[in-house]
Amino acid sequence: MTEVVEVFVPGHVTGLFSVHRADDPARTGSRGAGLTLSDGVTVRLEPADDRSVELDGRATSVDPVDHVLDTLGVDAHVAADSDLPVGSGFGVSGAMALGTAYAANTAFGCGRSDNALVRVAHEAEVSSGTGLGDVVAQARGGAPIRLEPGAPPHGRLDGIPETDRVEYLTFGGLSTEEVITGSTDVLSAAGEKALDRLVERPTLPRFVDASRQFAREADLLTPDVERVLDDVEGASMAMLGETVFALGTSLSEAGYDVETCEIHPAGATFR
Ligand SMILES: Nc1ncnc2c1ncn2[C@@H]1O[C@H](COP(=O)(O)OP(=O)(O)O)[C@@H](O)[C@H]1O
Ligand SMILES: CC(C)(COP(=O)(O)O)[C@@H](O)C(=O)O
Repeated sequence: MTEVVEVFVPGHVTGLFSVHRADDPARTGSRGAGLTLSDGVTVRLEPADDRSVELDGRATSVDPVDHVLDTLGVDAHVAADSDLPVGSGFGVSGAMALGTAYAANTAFGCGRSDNALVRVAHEAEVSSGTGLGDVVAQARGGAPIRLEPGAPPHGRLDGIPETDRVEYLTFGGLSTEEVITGSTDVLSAAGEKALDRLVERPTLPRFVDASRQFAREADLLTPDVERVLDDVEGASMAMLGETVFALGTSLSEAGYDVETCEIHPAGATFR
């Protein structure tokens, strides 16, 4: 049991969402849509007597990771390397939870299935208040549409069958927990409306358009984000962070200093 297991999990930006709560964390989640990213998180896990978690070489603590290890009943050293900043709407916590679930299952021979591991990681995110829909999206890849909330066997996914280059720009973090545990009626009404528009025509241009409308109606824009959205027609906000994303080259063409990646073609994978 000294095997080191490495898993890559794509980042995920949500463009629009609504919140759906239930007593069971596996049935709790969001409906909505987003993009998985070729920039993501590589999780390296090694069985250990004492549990420790590292992010980009620094000791830290990530609740959903602890939750996953507790559920599987194991202790390990988890070292994550992230292309993306944590807390800025890229689903880094979900990626760490899902990567830990896959890697621990292999390293400890837990014998769980894909769906079971997605469920463990989803429940960990929901219980920690760090996410509602990132994990199921990150397990799928592409441009996931979350039609029904929750983990397998409850949630239901579809997707936008297209790919593109993605540009993004981060000004800082937003507390996911504060937003999703606060009053979400206005946000969810806007999210349901935006999802209906996307499902009617599931294309990337419609996704960006519906996301922009959602971000404004849900009242989530910060001044920095709003300034860029006013300036660049094809840009929207990554939920939930002070982050702007766009497809193609619209941000860089407008003169912004951006990071670049692609829509990721697949879900979490062993390295
Ligand atoms: N350096 C860090 N900065 C911000 N959050 C961190 C850091 N290290 C660990 N964390 C933990 O990571 C989680 C971030 O969750 P969240 O805000 O949902 O981020 P993301 O949008 O990247 O998924 C929280 O549980 C937080 O306690
Ligand atoms: C938007 C959010 C609720 C949080 O995303 P993040 O801040 O990246 O953890 C996401 O999990 C979703 O359900 O769409």
